[in-house]
Amino acid sequence: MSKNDVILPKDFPELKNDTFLRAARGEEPEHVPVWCMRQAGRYLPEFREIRAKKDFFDTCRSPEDCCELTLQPLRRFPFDASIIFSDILVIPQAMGMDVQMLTGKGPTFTDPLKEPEDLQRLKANVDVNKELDYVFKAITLTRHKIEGKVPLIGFTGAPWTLMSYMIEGGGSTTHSKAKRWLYRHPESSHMLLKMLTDVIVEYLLGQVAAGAQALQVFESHAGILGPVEFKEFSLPYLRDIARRVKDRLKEKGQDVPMIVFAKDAHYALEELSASHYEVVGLDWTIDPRSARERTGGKVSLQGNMDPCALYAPKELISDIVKKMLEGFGTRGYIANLGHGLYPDMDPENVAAFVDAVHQHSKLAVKQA
Ligand SMILES: Cc1c2[nH]c(c1CCC(=O)O)Cc1[nH]c(c(CCC(=O)O)c1C)Cc1[nH]c(c(CCC(=O)O)c1C)Cc1[nH]c(c(C)c1CCC(=O)O)C2
Repeated sequence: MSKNDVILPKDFPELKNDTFLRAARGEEPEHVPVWCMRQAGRYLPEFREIRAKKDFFDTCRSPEDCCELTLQPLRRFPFDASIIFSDILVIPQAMGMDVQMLTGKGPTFTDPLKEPEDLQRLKANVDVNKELDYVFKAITLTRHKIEGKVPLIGFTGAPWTLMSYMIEGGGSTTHSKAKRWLYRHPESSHMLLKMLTDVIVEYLLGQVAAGAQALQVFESHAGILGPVEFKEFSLPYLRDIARRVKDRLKEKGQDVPMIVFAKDAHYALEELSASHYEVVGLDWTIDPRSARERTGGKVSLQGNMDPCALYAPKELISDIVKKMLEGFGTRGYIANLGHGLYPDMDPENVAAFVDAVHQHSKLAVKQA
């Protein structure tokens, strides 16, 4: 395939490993599927090599680079799913905000939202096919180049997480600027959350049309909200996104599993399991057995090994994985970390994690 060929979202290679999709739908495949959040990342020397040549968001805007970075971890590890290389902050960019990725500092907005009047600066009707076309192209190209090895997951940031970045202007420990809006400007907060929800719905539908076989919604900043604020400012939008995406896909006779990952939102597990998502992603602060009890078999679960357990010796990783599998069981379960991989992690220990999931779960499924 030459670089100038038009790559269309059709005639994709046949999927050879559907363990992830079956587990997402509540089945028990022959082994528990496993992937890692941030599996394309700086812990891989081949990732650092590509990233060293280009600015972060320029990399995100290059379908060829996104495809290569998405495929890199699959060449090393027998993951059962892949996630498209991109970032959640492409949405604020599409709405007209300038965001840079600064080395050592992380995402940085040039001109964050300060007061409700600033909402007027945002583009209200974002044409995702124009503004985020580069993500759709990356998905289509990657789905072809993955050759049906594993499914490709598309993703988005959830409204509250994106809103907090747009107001804080970058990372924050207290998120107090963004939370100030919730308490002081609740109406404008809802207006912004609604605007984001509308863009996110179109963005996710565009990703499916481009070839995404599952969708994950990252509410990374759920934990900074308490249960009352979560119920008012996060949950209704998470629900709305799943319902609208599913309804629109249904009209076309399509259906893709959706995963919600609301980090540190253990207080809302019951509500999350009744929010129209097939899969609820968990961070490591939740005990697997109690997560199963509280979600009452309504959803599949994904997670949740402490990423820092990858600093342990390989034998200990294997023991930790075995206990995690015993807690979750092997039906309707997708193994993952409780959050992303860190740049200083050893790829060999990632391999040990993946192997441990496959080996222990194969035995458990056979013995059942
Ligand atoms: C909050 C958030 C962001 N981005 C994302 C989230 C939600 C998940 C989470 O809670 O971590 C989502 C994301 N970002 C990235 C992916 C790609 C797919 C994958 O997981 O492999 C995904 C799914 C690439 C990336 N996005 C980023 C990197 C690392 C920076 C680099 O490559 O230079 C990668 C691989 C940068 C990024 N982008 C963001 C942050 C906080 C950072 C880290 C900044 C830093 O540590 O310096 C915003």
